[in-house]
Amino acid sequence: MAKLIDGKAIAATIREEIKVEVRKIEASVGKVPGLATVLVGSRTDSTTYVRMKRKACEEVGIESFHTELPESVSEEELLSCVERLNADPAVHGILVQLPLPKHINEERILSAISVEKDVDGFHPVNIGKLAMKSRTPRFVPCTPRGCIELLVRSNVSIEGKCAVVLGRSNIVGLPVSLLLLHRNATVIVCHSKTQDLPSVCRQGDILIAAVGRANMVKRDWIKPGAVVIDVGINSIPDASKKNGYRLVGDVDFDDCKDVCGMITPVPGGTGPMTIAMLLRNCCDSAKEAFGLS
Ligand SMILES: Nc1nc(=O)c2c([nH]1)NC[C@@H]1CN(c3ccc(C(=O)N[C@@H](CCC(=O)O)C(=O)O)cc3)C=[N+]21
Repeated sequence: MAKLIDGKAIAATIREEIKVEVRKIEASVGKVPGLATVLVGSRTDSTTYVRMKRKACEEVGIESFHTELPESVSEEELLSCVERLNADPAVHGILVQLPLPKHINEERILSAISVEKDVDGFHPVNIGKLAMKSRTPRFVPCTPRGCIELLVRSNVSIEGKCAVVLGRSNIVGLPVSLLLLHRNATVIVCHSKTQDLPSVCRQGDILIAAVGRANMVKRDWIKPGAVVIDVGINSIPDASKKNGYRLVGDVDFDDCKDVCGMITPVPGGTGPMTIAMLLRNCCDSAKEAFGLS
């Protein structure tokens, strides 16, 4: 059995570190960091994630400001909500939960968030800076940052290693590829159109799976001893569960656990790290605003 990378435990350690920092900030300026969450509509998954984020804020002493808007909200109304939060000095981070309803132009909304408050790291300026090694972005997207943090805190060296990223989304695959490249890995990005995915993935000393397809990665896709980070959060029907489903990753855990050197579980891997990195970004933003960094 591979060594388990316990994302839940690592995220808890990071939250403790942030809690201490928040107390220090409060002691020195008499104010705390603030995160604004914006939820449009009532998708159950989005509602759950936003609730988890707000609870995590509360636990570390970050103030959370929540706005709920109906599914039918117009793009203009959502834009004016973002602008109000941009102008609010108590708000240091703005998170507009994705996905947004189809009638709203997601890119237009994300571009309207102040670069200084873009704790998701989805603003085109932050993404552009991330693509250029020398231009430090104001914020690195939370899930990709969480993947790197899991590797670093598990003492996995990245430099010189072959890292294979399965998936090329704007929110995970692409930014995590850039972060790995910045840390001097040799990076292969593969996707649904890649020929012979198993043998490409098998090149990876580090494999990051972020395609969003339940249990897609099998044992013959993995280089023996590789470090596997599973970003997939897929719910599949399971009659034995009281809610009727369970969460699985993009990696078939049971099939792969003996062949890899280390692996993250789902749940309890990259999910909790995403939230911890959101708190980290929000705390860093507040420090910058308070002149403490
Ligand atoms: N603007 C925006 N920013 C996001 O960061 C964002 C988003 N939109 N839309 C949706 C995705 C998804 N996401 C997750 C966060 C935590 C867990 C997490 O903590 N999962 C737990 C399990 C949770 C459960 O039991 O349902 C785990 O993996 O252990 C999962 C998924 C953030 N997202």
